[in-house]
Amino acid sequence: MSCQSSNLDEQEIRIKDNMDRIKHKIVVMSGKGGVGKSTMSTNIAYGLSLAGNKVGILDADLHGPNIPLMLWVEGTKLPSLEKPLELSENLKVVSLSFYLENSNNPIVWRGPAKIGAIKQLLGDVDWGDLDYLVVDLPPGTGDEPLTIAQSLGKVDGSVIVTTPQDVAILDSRKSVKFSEMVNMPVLGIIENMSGFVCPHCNQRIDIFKNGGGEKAANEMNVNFLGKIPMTAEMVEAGDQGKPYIFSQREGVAFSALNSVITDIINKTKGEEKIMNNLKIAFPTNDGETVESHFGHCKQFAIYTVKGEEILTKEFVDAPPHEPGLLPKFLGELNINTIITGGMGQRAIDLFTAQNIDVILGASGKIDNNLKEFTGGELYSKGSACSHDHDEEHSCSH
Ligand SMILES: Nc1ncnc2c1ncn2[C@@H]1O[C@H](COP(=O)(O)OP(=O)(O)OP(=O)(O)O)[C@@H](O)[C@H]1O
Repeated sequence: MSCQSSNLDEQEIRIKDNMDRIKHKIVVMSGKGGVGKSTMSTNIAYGLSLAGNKVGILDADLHGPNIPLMLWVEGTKLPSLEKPLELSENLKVVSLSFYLENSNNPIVWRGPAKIGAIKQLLGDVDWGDLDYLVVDLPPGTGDEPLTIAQSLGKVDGSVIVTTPQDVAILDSRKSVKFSEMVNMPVLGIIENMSGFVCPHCNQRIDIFKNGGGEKAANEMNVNFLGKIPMTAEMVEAGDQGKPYIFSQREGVAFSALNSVITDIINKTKGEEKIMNNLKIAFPTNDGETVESHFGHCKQFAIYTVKGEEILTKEFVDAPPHEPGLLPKFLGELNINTIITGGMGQRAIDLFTAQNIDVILGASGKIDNNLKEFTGGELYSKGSACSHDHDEEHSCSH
């Protein structure tokens, strides 16, 4: 398989044509390796296919393509890129390992070659019409997963797999930011390896602590898909190439996985619109009106909204004025949008670097601006101020 396409434009067109035949695309990602991302990918894909959907699973984890092992097709070699491997009437799989001479050898390609190979898979493999494509991304939030996610076109959403330790919050935050960067809604966070129930004494042991993934979901204002406990059967199922969801019929992990799959179906098929919570900040001095000089405002009124519903409202004191500090300060509070009068281009750039949208031209009562915003009627009316002033000066002219 050649890793370079002779004609990139043609390849982009082929990728688009292939991707257009797939109704829903889901990427499964994790901030770091070994948390059960591939296990979740195979179980989600299997579960979706058992629910009657036509499903493809793309193993894009170039560092350790282990989906074939988990589906009992390790060692399979495909002669050409055209067709995926059919596991059942409803489930097809493609892994880079199908095209490697020896999949036991670690892949030592450099980044661009690996990405070239994945693009070639996306452009050349004919999946046919699918209800779902589940993509197992490489771990992390670096260039490789980013380029792959961007090559997929419109993705329905990401499923972020993490473990229960506190450090999961940091990893999940990166994964949520990653999703925002590629304009992908977050379908939710799965807390995997969440406790172990001893089969002999029924005592629950929280080997990796408990609740980190759920806490992360709450902090990031994204959906929590559920906790999947550690089970010996999950390891066994993975090693035997029979996904857990296929080989088990009961148990806490089985119910939790089923609930994850139902949630994904509801969110992607539109029964439940994916509406992530949004955190919106208004600079204010009196608590009621939008302050146009946000760099020197006393407070920020911060609202968490879901659609048009206001979930929380709080006031946070602004930190002492220091150039460049406010975008970072609001970034750490996970603000999605700042609504204000006006601001300089440098400040806009600093907010954008924090993944915070800037809406300019607002004035008057905060409540009215918020209503307009959640009703989809508030757009940036201003542009960056071009005259000289400090970067966090804000004005409404
Ligand atoms: N809930 C669970 N209970 C028990 N074992 C699990 C569970 N989830 C995953 N495992 C096991 O953990 C190991 C790592 O899982 P997996 O390969 O899915 O992780 P990964 O995040 O995809 O790793 P990598 O980054 O290396 O691709 C596997 O042996 C798998 O069977």
